Amino acid sequence: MLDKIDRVFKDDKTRPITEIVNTFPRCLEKPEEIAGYKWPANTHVRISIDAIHHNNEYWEDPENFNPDRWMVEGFEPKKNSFITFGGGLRVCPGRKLAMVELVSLMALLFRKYEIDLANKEAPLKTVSALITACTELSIEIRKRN
Ligand code: HEM
Repeated sequence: MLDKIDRVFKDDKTRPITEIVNTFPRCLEKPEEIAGYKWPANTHVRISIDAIHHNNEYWEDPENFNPDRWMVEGFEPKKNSFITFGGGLRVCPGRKLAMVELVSLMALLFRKYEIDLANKEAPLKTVSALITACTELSIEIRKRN
């Protein structure tokens, strides 16, 4: 159960459900060539988590929500292709705590309650700036016996 929750969170292909942070910034210390273009020092760039997580150069069938891809023996995302928590020197220091919190919260909730979407066809309403937040999601909650 717990590792299933972990996989659901990681397989954020059903954007924007779990793509909490959309982009993260970097500033070029020296001139660089990126994506075939030359950029001067001090250029500010934003790395799009969404674009990388939905790029089929890095992910097989990226639009398909498939938490079980994480179960395939030996499966490892390609280098720098799973960046929910960023990467490199500035990788999120709270990532392990965040995963423990998410998994614990889900386990506590689902142990006590059955939770379903009120309308499975209803579009997910979100607002996105630096982070994505859900603005409306009708659910039905029943206490488990
Ligand atoms: C699901 C929850 C979270 C997500 C998706 C998330 C995501 C991120 C991302 C994408 C970055 C930028 C990394 C980069 O620039 O390479 C970041 C940085 C950071 N996060 Fe998180 N984070 C989460 C939870 C947390 C928690 C729980 C803490 C603290 C307890 C935390 C503390 C930080 C700090 C301090 C930085 C700045 C690190 C630096 O610039 O060196 N985050 N996070």
